[in-house]
Amino acid sequence: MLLEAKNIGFKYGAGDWLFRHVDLQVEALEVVGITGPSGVGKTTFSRILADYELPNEGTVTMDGKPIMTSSYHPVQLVFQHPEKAVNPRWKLRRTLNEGWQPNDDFLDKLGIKQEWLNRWPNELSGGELQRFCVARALGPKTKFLIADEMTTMLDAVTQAQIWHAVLDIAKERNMGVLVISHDQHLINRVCTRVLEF
Ligand SMILES: Nc1ncnc2c1ncn2[C@@H]1O[C@H](COP(=O)(O)OP(=O)(O)OP(=O)(O)O)[C@@H](O)[C@H]1O
Repeated sequence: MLLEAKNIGFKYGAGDWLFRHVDLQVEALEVVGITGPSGVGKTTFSRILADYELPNEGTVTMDGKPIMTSSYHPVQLVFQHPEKAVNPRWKLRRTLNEGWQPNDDFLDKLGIKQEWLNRWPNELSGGELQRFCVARALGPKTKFLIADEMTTMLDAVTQAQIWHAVLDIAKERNMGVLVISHDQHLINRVCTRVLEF
């Protein structure tokens, strides 16, 4: 499985180019970092890969073909702020089961307690809520996960737990992972190579 972005260029509205001529190839089982100064467009680029935005130039393909966007998207994103990524009016069970139905072993692996499923998002800590966003993004049809500052707001122990589980699951499932982060230590630890934006 190969995710390929070729010659990507993007601008918001009629503004200047945010970036142009960006190329990236990620294969199954690769863990690739994306780094660069604040505001250069790393998050925007990840949104293009996951089809939240259309590029003004260039193409995104999987195994050489355009990605079908009508069903579950094989490129899934997890953001820094889980509270912005869930519906505050849905209990966590509903949010979790939006895309797929993980079993108890899977939830255990990510440190999700059964009792949390019956709570509202505002009744969980940021780290607890982020585990749900990660679980939701790791459905069986996910081929590539983009972690955009996924654990930035978490303490070191929780960061390590979540990354350990995600990398384990990615390996089991033959997934590729993109890691957007300003944390050079994390990038060095988990990534095999880096795209400097
Ligand atoms: N919807 C939008 N409309 C207009 N400009 C936007 C929009 N979203 C983001 N931008 C601008 O695009 C630029 C790139 O933002 P983006 O979040 O992609 O950068 P980034 O490299 O991920 O930054 P950071 O490292 O700080 O997260 C920023 O200057 C931002 O203000």
